[in-house]
Amino acid sequence: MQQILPIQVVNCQADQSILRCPTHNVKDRLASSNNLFMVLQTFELALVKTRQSANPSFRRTIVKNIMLSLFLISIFSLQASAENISKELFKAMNERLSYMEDVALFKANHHRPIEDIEREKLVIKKAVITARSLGIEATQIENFFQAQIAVAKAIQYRYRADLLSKPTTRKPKDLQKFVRPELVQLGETIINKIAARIKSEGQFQPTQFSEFSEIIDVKYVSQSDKRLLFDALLKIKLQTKKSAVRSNS
Ligand SMILES: C=C(O[C@@H]1C=C(C(=O)O)C=C[C@H]1O)C(=O)O
Repeated sequence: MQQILPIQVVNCQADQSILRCPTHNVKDRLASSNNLFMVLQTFELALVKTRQSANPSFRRTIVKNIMLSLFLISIFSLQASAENISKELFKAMNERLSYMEDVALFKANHHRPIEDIEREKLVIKKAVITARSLGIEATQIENFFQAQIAVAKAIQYRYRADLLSKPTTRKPKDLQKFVRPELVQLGETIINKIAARIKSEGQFQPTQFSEFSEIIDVKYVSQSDKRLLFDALLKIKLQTKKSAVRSNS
């Protein structure tokens, strides 16, 4: 007897007696065509043909399989979107770090020190406010932003050291007018992605380190910088009712 797996309904051709299906994997198909609409259209076609079918048990099997397949597709889509959120977050973190050579060069040209404690306090304060508004625990976000700032400074110190033997005439982007506003925007994006990921999938997982490590490709970021950032990310969690009450009072 022909066994009809739910996953095989995609791209099936139904006629009076049999269901002919290529053995596609729904996830592969979704990834390759990236077109859920097409898949749904195929289901609709199968349903129309099924309605025309005279065989009631065949009809029932098809409808059951279509329902099951739609359920599986929604699970895969959710999983895929959660994976995308993490990827977008890692890219935003990388983008933040990619500004640091410009920051260092701008500061060197203007005889300013790398570390700016007042600015750091402001960055952390903004992060904590956004995190709380999204229901994320403030202490871990603060710790995570401290890590981002530490790595940002490490890049600047390393680049500035290299400038001693390799001076440049390159003009850096303006720190006040351009880079800092961009860093504020990226900070918002980063917290929003963190909140979206934790709310849909739970806390970050140690298994995500390899993907994270591949995406963070800014020069002067060391392996221990990556570990510092990722370990801080792993600790971020949603606010508990108790801590939400405490932070509001
Ligand atoms: C990026 C800067 O350099 C350092 C890093 C900061 C950060 O990562 O947000 C903030 C202040 C500085 O200590 C800056 O001065 O804006």
